[in-house]
Amino acid sequence: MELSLQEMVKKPIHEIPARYIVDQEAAISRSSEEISSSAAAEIPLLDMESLLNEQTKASQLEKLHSTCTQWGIFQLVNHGVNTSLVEKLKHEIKEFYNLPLEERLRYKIRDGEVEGYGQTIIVSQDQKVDWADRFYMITNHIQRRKPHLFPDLPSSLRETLEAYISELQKLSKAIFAVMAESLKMDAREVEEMFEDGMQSLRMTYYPPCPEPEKVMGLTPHSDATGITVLLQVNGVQGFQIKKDGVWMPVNFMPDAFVVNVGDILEILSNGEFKSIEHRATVNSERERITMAMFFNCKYEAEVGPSPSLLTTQRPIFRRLKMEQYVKDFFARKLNGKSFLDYMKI
Ligand SMILES: O=C(O)CCC(=O)C(=O)O
Ligand SMILES: [Fe+2]
Repeated sequence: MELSLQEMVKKPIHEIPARYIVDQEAAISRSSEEISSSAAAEIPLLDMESLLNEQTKASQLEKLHSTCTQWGIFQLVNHGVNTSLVEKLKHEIKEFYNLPLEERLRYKIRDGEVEGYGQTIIVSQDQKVDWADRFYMITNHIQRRKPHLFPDLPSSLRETLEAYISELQKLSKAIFAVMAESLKMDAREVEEMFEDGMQSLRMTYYPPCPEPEKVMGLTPHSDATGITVLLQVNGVQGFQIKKDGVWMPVNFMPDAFVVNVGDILEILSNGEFKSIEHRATVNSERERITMAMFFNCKYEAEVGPSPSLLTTQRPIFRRLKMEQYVKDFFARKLNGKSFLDYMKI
């Protein structure tokens, strides 16, 4: 397989290699009639300042709760993260993909590992490969950073990422807290679970494709996370969500973060919150670059329905140590929300 799809598309492509061509079912769901006719999904908009303000809190918590139960995704404004930091980060990520291939390949995924730079990890022979190069790495705890990945990034990218990570840690903590409040969960429970939890990020480069309808940028999946904060780096759209069985494109507002509810939160809320199934499509004109930051619980924590909710409810999900949950997740191929079914009792 190519070391980098970004490099492959620099030469004319006469025929898309078969391993990138999605199967019939996925192709049908790419066709226009299966995609919502409304131009783009208006995903709910939440305002972090109003969520924290005593005057507006009650109504905003209600909105957050209904958003997380009915959508599992929202855009967040007034999130407190400095715009110039976000702009700097976008610039640094674009610069990373302008590096010569051999520089990027220093971070190549090593055999048997899931972290690093490269294409979809193959777990079965007939598996389809997404039209993308991705770079996944664990960022927290700091001791879990692989020495040849984060610590070895070009210094301007690394420093900017470090600043962004620290801002997003504060933000994610605040988001988890208001989510717990809206669920009427014991606040200490989420705090203990997610404080200084396992965090990782994925930068993805989707090259243009001469026949974009035939391929998938990123296979449909829900994130295995607590929450994911998604950033569109070069302003190119392509993100879609599955809402009420129909795929809908999502337009990102400039300056807003897109926040996804992940599987851990669906499990923790005992099914009240819903993780959102999503995918990425590509186009024939321009590359698309994104960065997702994943916020999870601690490795030592257990993933399972919240004890404070189980006083009145029966658990619908099993409990699993986070360490095991992560192992099981990476042992399977991405496939819609199937990992959650695996966690169901
Ligand atoms: O690139 C995107 O638009 C989506 C990325 C994503 O869903 C992921 O990395 O899990
Ligand atoms: Fe995702």
